[in-house]
Amino acid sequence: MTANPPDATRPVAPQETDATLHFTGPATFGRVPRLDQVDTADIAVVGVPFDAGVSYRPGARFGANAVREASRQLRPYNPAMDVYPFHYAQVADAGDITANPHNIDKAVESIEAGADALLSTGAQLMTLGGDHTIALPLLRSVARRHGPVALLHFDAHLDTWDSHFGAQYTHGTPFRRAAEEGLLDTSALSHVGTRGSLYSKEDLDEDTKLGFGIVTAADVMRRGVDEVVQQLKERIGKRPLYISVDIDVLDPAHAPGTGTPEAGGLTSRELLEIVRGLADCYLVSADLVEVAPAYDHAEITSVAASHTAYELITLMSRQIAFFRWVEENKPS
Ligand SMILES: N=C(N)NCCCC(=O)O
Ligand SMILES: [Zn+2]
Ligand SMILES: [Zn+2]
Repeated sequence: MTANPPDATRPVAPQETDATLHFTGPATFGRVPRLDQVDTADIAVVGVPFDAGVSYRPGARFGANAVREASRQLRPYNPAMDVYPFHYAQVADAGDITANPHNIDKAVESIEAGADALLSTGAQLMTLGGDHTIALPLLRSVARRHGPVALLHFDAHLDTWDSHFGAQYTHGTPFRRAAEEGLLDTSALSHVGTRGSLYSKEDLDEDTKLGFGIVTAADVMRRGVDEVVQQLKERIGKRPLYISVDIDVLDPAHAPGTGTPEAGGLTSRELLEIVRGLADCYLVSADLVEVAPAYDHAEITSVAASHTAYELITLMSRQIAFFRWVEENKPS
């Protein structure tokens, strides 16, 4: 049962001994150290407990902590990828970014500032929402660092609507705003898992005009994971990539704990396998949003979310280790 790679003390990673109990003590994501317990982090897991942007059921403000709780059992070795994600790179839990629950404009400003502060240390972000509104300030911050990014958006919904009740910043509008603000590389934008009813046929036309391609949930079922991964990889190429996962991309059977559920979604196995398939893409940061634990049962949703975040961290960690290896093996 004890299994640490030989250099387990660097970086600081959860130690696994016969005396390790995964279910005790305060929860950090995957039991990684807090950011204030390490010098710097390569990957910062950060919560954004904000849900004032939702159009239907509230409750995603409790998502980040539910995902942390459900991530306790994550073990050091990821056999699907042959990677020790918490050992190849320093992963740390940066706690939460406080966002005003009464003023969305102020919340968006502070999320952007919070993301800037973490990115300026050189860390990449694995952000746990929160509702999907938070993707806009996160993308602003990431684009400031990397320029316009390729976007892979897993979601039942388009989230490219113009407004809701006249409001510009909502969980249904982040990618419209991001496109308008020039934060996205319009040659590499994909939604995956799209399904369900729309307000009108024009929703799709407007989405296409912004540059998005769509792989529907039914496409994933009909064409299969490998073909979908191949298509996504061709579209993304070597561009800096941001992945945004709305947990409602999963079927409500796999993720009941969310605010705007739609029937006919992906299985958690399909989502995990698509993410794993993107191993050679240049992932710069990611978010996972819309976990609303009040509607969850037996941690179904938060376990699926924590395991998805583990795969996203695995991609970043693997790539950080590769860049480090290249640096260390440069001919002098
Ligand atoms: N769950 C997210 N992010 N968006 C859902 C928006 C659906 C709607 O406002 O009709
Ligand atoms: Zn959604
Ligand atoms: Zn969404």
